[in-house]
Amino acid sequence: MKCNFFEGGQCRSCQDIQTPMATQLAKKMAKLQDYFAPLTVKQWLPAIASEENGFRNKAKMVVLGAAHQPILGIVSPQGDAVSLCDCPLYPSDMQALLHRLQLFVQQAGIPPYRVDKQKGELKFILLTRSYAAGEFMLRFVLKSEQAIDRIKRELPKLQAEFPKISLVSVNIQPVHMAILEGEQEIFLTEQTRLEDKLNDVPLYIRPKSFFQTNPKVAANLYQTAREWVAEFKPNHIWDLFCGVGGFGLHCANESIKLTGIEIEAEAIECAKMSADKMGLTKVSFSALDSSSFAKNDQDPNKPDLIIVNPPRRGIGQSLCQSLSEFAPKAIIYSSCNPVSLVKDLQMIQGYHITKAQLFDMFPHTDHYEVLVMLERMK
Ligand SMILES: C[S@@+](CC[C@H](N)C(=O)[O-])C[C@H]1O[C@@H](n2cnc3c(N)ncnc32)[C@H](O)[C@@H]1O
Ligand code: SF4
Repeated sequence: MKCNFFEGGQCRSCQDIQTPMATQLAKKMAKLQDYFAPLTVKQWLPAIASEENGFRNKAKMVVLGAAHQPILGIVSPQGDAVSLCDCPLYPSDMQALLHRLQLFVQQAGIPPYRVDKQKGELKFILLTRSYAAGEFMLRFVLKSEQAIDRIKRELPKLQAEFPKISLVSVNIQPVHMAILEGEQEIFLTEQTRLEDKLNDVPLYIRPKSFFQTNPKVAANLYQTAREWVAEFKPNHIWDLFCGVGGFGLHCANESIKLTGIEIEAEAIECAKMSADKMGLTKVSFSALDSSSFAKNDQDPNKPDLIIVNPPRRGIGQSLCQSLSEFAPKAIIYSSCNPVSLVKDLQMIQGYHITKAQLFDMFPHTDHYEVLVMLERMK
């Protein structure tokens, strides 16, 4: 695919962007199978491709330049401020809004934060777009509360032009560090969560909760997990590292008990809202560490199917041991890191890997998601 920023050497985030999509996918598949060399996989399913462009629902823009000429983008490898409003990974309505936000910052007169001088106010603009309705969650990451009134003053005009902005908030990040956001979130709209829908499942996104960045591929991933789970007719599912509940909510129904565990309390609130909206009653979502939950769980009725979808570090030894001891009929592991995945799979005892499938969640990079099905040995 053509990206002028890549060709001009201004943004190198997508190192494979000039490689045809089919070749990218074949390369990823070959690498993934190399990682899996020490293991036996009964069936590799065909990889799921992504759209080539316009697939990304989240923009994290560094605010650069000066108050009279703000730039939303990145610092190029050459050290220049580059506006990435036209990055082809974003849908066109998102690109248009990013351009308008550049103007917004100028009209509001908010000075971008200068890392070198430790001066200025606005650090980042974070924009998330819902897949189902094209609504936006807009967040300003500020050094202090100083510029909030200027944002409030300009907001009505922006919202009149972009009525799909349904949530606006300010995040206060006072420290001079490379972290993206701080603890304090101030909502400037009544709405405090963005509603989305993947397949037939309503999902809610809070400012700090994790949400997959390629919604079309994510919808396919959840639907696939739902189909794999259905083959086992489980009575009780655990969804560990559940985030806002995408996997578990796709797999549960009125007769299946669902337990979702996630460390981030805001994500758990979202998952509960979805379950309410779906009318699911046999669900329990809790904000806990997955490994401790599994280790300390006293319930004699263990799940007969467990889904795990950890961050890049994987699930680790303790959870692998708990899973091996519980011995559910099946385990479904969704991973964005083949290295930790293979390490974990080698630690889970008593299972065959029956199916694996690659989902191209992050085209043009060497990252991807893998869904693996483990069935208990007879
Ligand atoms: C890759 S995301 C998956 C989220 C979700 N399954 C989805 O499909 O959107 C990993 C999730 O694990 C959560 N997490 C990180 N460490 C955790 C821990 N120790 N225990 C439980 N959840 C954790 C993160 O907050 C994040 O929501
Ligand atoms: S992130 Fe956007 S601008 Fe940067 S290389 Fe990828 S497509 Fe181009």
